[in-house]
Amino acid sequence: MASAPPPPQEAVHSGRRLLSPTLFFSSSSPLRLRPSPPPPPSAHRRRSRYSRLVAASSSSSSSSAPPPPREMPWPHVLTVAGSDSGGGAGIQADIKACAALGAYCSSVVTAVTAQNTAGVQGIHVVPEEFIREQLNSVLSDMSVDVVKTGMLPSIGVVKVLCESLKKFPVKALVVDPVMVSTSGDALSESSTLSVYRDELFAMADIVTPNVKEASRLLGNVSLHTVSDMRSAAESIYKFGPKYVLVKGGDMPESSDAVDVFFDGKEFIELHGRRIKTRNTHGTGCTLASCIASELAKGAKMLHAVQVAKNFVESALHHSKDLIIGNGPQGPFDHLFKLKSPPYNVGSHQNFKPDQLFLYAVTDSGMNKKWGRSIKEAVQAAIEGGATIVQLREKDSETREFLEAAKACVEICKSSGVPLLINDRVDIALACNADGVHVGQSDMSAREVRELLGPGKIIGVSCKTPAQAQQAWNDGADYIGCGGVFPTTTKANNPTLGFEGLKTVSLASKLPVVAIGGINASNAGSVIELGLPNLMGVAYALVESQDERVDYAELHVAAEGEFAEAQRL
Ligand SMILES: Cc1ncc(COP(=O)(O)OP(=O)(O)O)c(N)n1
Ligand SMILES: Cc1ncsc1CCOP(=O)(O)O
Ligand SMILES: [Mg+2]
Repeated sequence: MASAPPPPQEAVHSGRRLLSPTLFFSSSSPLRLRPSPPPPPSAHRRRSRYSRLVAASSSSSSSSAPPPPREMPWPHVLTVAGSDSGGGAGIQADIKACAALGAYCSSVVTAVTAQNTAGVQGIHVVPEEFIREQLNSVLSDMSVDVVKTGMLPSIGVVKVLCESLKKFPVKALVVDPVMVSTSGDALSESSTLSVYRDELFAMADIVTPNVKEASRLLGNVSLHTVSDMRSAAESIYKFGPKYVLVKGGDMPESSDAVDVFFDGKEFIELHGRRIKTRNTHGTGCTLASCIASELAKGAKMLHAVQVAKNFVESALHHSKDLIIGNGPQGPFDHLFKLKSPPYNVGSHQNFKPDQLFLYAVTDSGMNKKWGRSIKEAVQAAIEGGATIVQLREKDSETREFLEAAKACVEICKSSGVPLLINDRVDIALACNADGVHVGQSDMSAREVRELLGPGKIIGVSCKTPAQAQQAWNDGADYIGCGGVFPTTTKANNPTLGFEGLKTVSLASKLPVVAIGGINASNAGSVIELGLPNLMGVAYALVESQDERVDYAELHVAAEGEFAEAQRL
């Protein structure tokens, strides 16, 4: 007997229908999985989205029921382009560019290319009907602000796109007429030229050809000078877009990168730095996606173009020495900003609780008294054995404080000692310090984390178990607890004593450093308490002129007791 046919390839998971992945791929005839939902007209979609917002706010004022969650509109770009397996151009570049500029990016894939830094090895065009299906799926459901086009491989694909755009109008259309890759490989049939010119350009807000593409669009005219670029922009404008940007990045004669922007009346030359790098693969896609992102955010066209140009220039600059692939044209890093403070996750040493062991806190009063600079005080503390430093400068002017902080960052970095800034998140950001220490009347650790990012150290002063719990909830790395003894360095600071320190340390989920009136003669007694989570002592009151001696003495006292406490 023949075995029963296999069940349909569907799975049910959490109440949602999951389609077997095998159903998704078909090289020639895409399966229609289910009919697309009838698309509501775009204007209606937009009205309903905003009317819900209005309804939400008016209902909240007239009833005592909690208001429904408010929608947060996100600038949305849909890219209609080809996939680049090498990740430098096409859809992949578009998504990264939009993300870098803060726009959401959905994608309709027109072709899958086998591509790397040497060139394009193969192209697999997605069937037109399936491109239509993707367009329907996105445009019928999501409020797309701007459509950006890249590789449109055939007349049929351009026509499908034009039909979809008529059915689902969007705020703006950015057309990057990608025809030939920089490696010289054709990405679009030459027959598409006419439909680009006659249909798509008329719907476009901006068309962004490079010099080679402009030449092709105009019947292979030769373009060598900026004046030729102006003429080309004027001719392309006649096909119907509202603006034209002819990009001169690949003009051999120009020493700087000049682009010509034309709005139908005026030519504007946009000059940029030409960055010497092999990593220029995907600059065209990126520029167009950045323009689209800015338009989606509501920018005017010239401003959007300027922002896009600046972004590409910065990205090329930051990526000029990257090595990805062995071919002549490499990709660049769209997300280079993630490597700068405050997002440089992992580029600094990660916080280790035992770094709290001997915690030096600067005191401007003391520095003035002994006629030394903050930098000298920090240097001396490190030489005396300090394992972490906090700049606590309550009466410095901002500029003066920042200069001192920058100098201290260098000293601390070369000694492998983390440098924290007391209270001033702005100073910490500006000097790229390792973190910040805040108190109960300062910005909360949660807010500081938002500003500094995940890679920085955040400490919070806590006098109660509830505050210690809150610091943990807020994502702090350690707590400071005190004053353990009476202090002269901080006015109106209640003394907690050993009992208070013990209560907080026992309750804390974070490592603790004790502070307040600690010196070489009493540090041992604090460590001796052997409290769980107590990792060290903080010390600012410098009675002698030489912090090296002070810290060294403290170090010996604390270390001896620490070893003793651990032994017990
Ligand atoms: C390690 C450490 N613990 C506590 C404090 C005190 O911080 P805060 O309560 O914000 O008071 P000020 O230092 O800002 O006067 C600290 N600085 N360091
Ligand atoms: C910031 C801070 N919080 C409690 S005491 C203090 C200052 C440092 O204390 P001391 O000078 O007593 O070591
Ligand atoms: Mg403070």
